[in-house]
Amino acid sequence: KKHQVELKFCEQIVSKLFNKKHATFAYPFLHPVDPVALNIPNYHKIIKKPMDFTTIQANLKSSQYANAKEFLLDARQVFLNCYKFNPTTDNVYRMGKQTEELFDSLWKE
Ligand SMILES: Cc1ccc(Nc2c(-c3ccc(O)cc3)nc3c(C)cccn23)cc1
Repeated sequence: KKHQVELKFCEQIVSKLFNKKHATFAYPFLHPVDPVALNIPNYHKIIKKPMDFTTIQANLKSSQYANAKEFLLDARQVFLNCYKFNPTTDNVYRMGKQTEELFDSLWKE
C-alpha cells in the first residue's frame, strides 16, 4: 500500500515534466533518443542504458517499479546519459541540468 502511494506521487512528478511550460528545456528527455534522427550513430556505443520520461511513464503505468527508489534510478539514468553523451558546452547538457533541477524541486515538494 505504502509503495502504491509513493508510486502515484512519482506518476504526478513525471506528468508535470510534460507540462508545456517546461517544454523549451525538457523536450530532449521526454522521448527516447533517436540516434538516426539526431545523426548520432555512436549513441548506443556510449550509452548502455538509454532512458527517457515516456519510457518511465509507461513503466509506472505497467507497474514495472516495486517502489519509488527503482523509479528514481531510471529518472537519474536520463540525466546521467545526458551528461555522459553531451559535451558540457552543448545546449542539451544545460537543458539536462535545468530539467534535473526541476525534477529535484518536484521530488522535494
Ligand atoms: C550532434 C548532436 C549532439 C548532441 C545531441 N544531443 C541531443 C539530445 C540528447 C538527449 C539526451 C541524451 O542522452 C543524448 C542526446 N537530444 C537532442 C535533441 C532533442 C535535439 C538536438 C540535440 N539533441 C544531438 C546531436
